[in-house]
Amino acid sequence: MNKTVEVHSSVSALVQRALELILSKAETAIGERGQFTIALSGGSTPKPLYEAIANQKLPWDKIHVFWGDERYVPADHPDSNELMARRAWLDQVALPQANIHAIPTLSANPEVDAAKYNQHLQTFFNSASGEFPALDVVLLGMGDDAHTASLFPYTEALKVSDRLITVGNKDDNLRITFTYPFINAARSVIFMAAGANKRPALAQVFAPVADDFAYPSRLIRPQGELYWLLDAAAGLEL
Ligand SMILES: O=C(O)C(O)[C@@H](O)[C@H](O)[C@H](O)COP(=O)(O)O
Repeated sequence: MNKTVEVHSSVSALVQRALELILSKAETAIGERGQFTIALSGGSTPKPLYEAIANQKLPWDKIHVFWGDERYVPADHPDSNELMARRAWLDQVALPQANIHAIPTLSANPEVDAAKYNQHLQTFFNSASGEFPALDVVLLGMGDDAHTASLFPYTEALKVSDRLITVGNKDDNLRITFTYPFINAARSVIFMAAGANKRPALAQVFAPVADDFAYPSRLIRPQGELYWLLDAAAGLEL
């Protein structure tokens, strides 16, 4: 793992840096492999990033978009991570619908939809069950409880390491999420975290010893590169 922690002066500087990194990873991936695969996060921090990506001129047909997690709601629900990314980015550009790999949420059974998305990913990457294919970029946020994607403290989802996708839960609210080994298979994992409310969690996530089950972002130790992009308020005491 190659870990880089950057503290930027403002949220807009953090977003600008995330944009630069993603553009550079996309260029490399398309040059080397003919396509760029990225998993998006929900939360509030990445929205201006998605808007900035929408303003770029990119070979959209070579870009495939996935989600690292999704709330178990229809795609037109205000809480949907897919809806946020579609409005801010995907609906604004000529990215083919077939390149938008949204998490299914309509079978009334999250286990069934998690298994469907798992299968969809295995088919896309031509990978066998038990293998963890590498996305080019997994974009993540971190909650002030140190959760990431929908891997929440002390939940069963943190123990799942035999598949790509599982059901997560925030209290009684079910979600669908990448498992931590699938995130860790990525070529680059980029965390964006802003705000003073993230400081106590960050201190635990960066501590040499702490409980991974209590602070799930500690489980993210990718084989490739790990970037932590923070704003000054989040990064103050690091
Ligand atoms: O669906 C979600 O909510 C997430 O993917 C989640 O893991 C998010 O990234 C963090 O909660 C940070 O959210 P903020 O960017 O709003 O701080």
